[in-house]
Amino acid sequence: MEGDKAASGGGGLVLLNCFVSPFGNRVRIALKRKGLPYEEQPQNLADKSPLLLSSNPVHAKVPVLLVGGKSVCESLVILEFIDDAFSGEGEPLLPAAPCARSHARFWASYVDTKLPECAARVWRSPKGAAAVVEEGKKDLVAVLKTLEAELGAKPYFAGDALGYVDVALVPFAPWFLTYEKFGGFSVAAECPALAAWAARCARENECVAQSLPEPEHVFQFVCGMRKMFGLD
Ligand SMILES: N[C@@H](CCC(=O)N[C@@H](CS)C(=O)NCC(=O)O)C(=O)O
Repeated sequence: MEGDKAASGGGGLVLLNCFVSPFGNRVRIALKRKGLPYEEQPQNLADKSPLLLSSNPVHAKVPVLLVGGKSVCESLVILEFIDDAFSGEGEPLLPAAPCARSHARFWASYVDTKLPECAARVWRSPKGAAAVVEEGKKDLVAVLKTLEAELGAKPYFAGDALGYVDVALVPFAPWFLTYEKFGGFSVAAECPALAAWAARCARENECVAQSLPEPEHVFQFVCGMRKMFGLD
């Protein structure tokens, strides 16, 4: 890809993002962790910009990483791109061994296929759809417990330091408050080790602490979005 030249020079990186997007915030974490300079262009997803539509014409979603003007789309693809294009800068997110790489990709894919879908039933259901919310909460707690079991006694999914699965999952942590408020449960009570892991990620990694929104801001944003969609 032509963009690799610009990428390996470290210049010309532009992130199209929305501050609450767990997917976009994965990319923030990865860029900050590598110490790469980039410009962030916040996107209004209710009124998509021509730049977003032209740089991600298939999905029209954030995040998009523009690399010397070329676009890289899909957050997990972007994380791998950053690992590949900037392999000289710091530790990679994915481990080198093929089995360990596959294992990490499996769990990141588990997060993507399971978590957002259950969570959306909790926070995005119309007021009054109590049975849908309840079922979503049950499924969401089961997903979080599965992730907690995979974490086990390790400080990070990757072992002793932040890795690919940690970066894939931790941007959902600021959403926990929103899930709790709409679902009527407590993540810390259901999954204490996972809650402690999320706090550890932010406490021990500046790249995480600097990349994630305040949980209350996410909640306010979601309340505004629900109003806009006529869900309340
Ligand atoms: N699989 C995508 C998901 C990206 C995604 O769902 N982005 C949301 C924001 S959190 C979005 O742009 N939504 C706009 C829309 O659905 O129209 C990724 O990992 O990048």
